[in-house]
This record gives sequence, structure tokens and C-alpha cells, in this order.
Amino acid sequence: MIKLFLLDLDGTLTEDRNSTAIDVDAINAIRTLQNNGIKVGLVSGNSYPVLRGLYTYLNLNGGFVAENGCIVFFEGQKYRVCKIMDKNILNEFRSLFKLKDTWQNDYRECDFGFTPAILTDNMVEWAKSRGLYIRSSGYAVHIAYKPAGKGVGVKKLLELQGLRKEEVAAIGDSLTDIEFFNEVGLKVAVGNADEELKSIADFITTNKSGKGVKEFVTKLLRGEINV
Ligand SMILES: O=C(O)COP(=O)(O)O
Ligand SMILES: [Mg+2]
Repeated sequence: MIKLFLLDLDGTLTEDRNSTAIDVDAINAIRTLQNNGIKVGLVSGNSYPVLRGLYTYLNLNGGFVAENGCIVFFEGQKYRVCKIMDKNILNEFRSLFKLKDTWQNDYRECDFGFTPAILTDNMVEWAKSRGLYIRSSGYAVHIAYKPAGKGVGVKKLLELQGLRKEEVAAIGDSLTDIEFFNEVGLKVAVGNADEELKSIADFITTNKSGKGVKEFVTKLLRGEINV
């Protein structure tokens, strides 16, 4: 039985990929889910303050994971599970690749985002040589010290709640959700997700992003998803 539903934010809870408008139907759907006793949480590459605010105002109860796995929040407590980023590494990345800092970098500790969200082979090589995690969410290129990635944060969040993988469902859109999916029992990709994520999903929604969230939640509550 699913006890916790974890959602990616950008491209999943929004109206579309590349949009930051949260889909109101998706909000209503997750509220109904919580009212039916299933906890709801967020797992995102966004910074801690952004997610803390959103989590509060969406009135969620299943905790959240910020900074692509590096920061975990549950029941009033914040946990940092990755190494703090070295400013020299950020400066090296900036000078080598000329990407733009995302506005949330002022509020980050471990995982930093840059735009445009296009990952090149040179960036991957550089990250490898520095022992860094690097991925594009479709919104930004993210770098952090390894071990990082949404999986490390999700693992911690499940431990804090005493939940088994099989009791948790996840929904996402991008390659940053691969590690997230590896830590849960039921993996759902929105209809417009990256092909690689779809290839490891148990369920792919017909609809894109937020409308896909609504579609999955409706099916789950009707008992139409076999878990
Ligand atoms: O922070 C980003 O770049 C994307 O965030 P997401 O993990 O919510 O899709
Ligand atoms: Mg996303």
C-alpha cells in the first residue's frame, strides 16, 4: 500500500516543462490524496527556502528533499546529507563554461544550478575529474559533491519516516529523477518526461506535467493502479 507520494517540482507539478506556473488541478489532486491519508512530499533540485515556503503553503505533510538530495526536511527538522560546496569549484565552473548562476544560488549550500540547462561532454569530463555530481534538470545544470543526487535525500527521508520503498510512489520528469526513482517502489513519469526516465517508469501518464499528476492521483484513489 502506498503511504507516501513524492513529487518532483519543476516540470512535474507545473503546467509544463520549462514553466514555473504550478498546475492548480495538480494541487487539488494532492490535497485530496492527503485528505485520504496518503502523505505528500516534494523532491526537487530547488533550494531549501523555496521548498520550505512552498511546502508550508501547500500544507504538505510528507517532508521534502531540496538541492537535488542534499537537504532533507521532515517534521520541523532540517538535515544536510552532502558536503558543502567549495566556492573555488563554483568559480572554476563559471570561468570554464560561462554559464549563468540561477537566482537560487544565493540560498544554496551544496548543490548549485546554472543556465542554460544544456550539459556538454566537456562539463561531464570536468565534473568527473573533480569528483562532482553533474546533471541537467531541463531547468538548470546542477553540480554538487558526490555522493549527491535525489536518491541520497530520498533514502534519508524514508529512514526518518520508517517507510519501506514499496510504500512510496514517485512522480518526475527529468534525468535528475533517475536516482529518485531508484529509491521508491512505484515510479511514475509524466507524459512529457525525458525518454530515459520513461524507460525505467512503472507508469507513464497520458497527460503532461501537472495534468499528469492529476491523472495518476485520480487513478490511484480509484484503485486503478496495481501496487
Ligand atoms: O532545480 C531545478 O533545476 C529543477 O528542479 P526539479 O528537481 O524540481 O525539477
Ligand atoms: Mg523536474
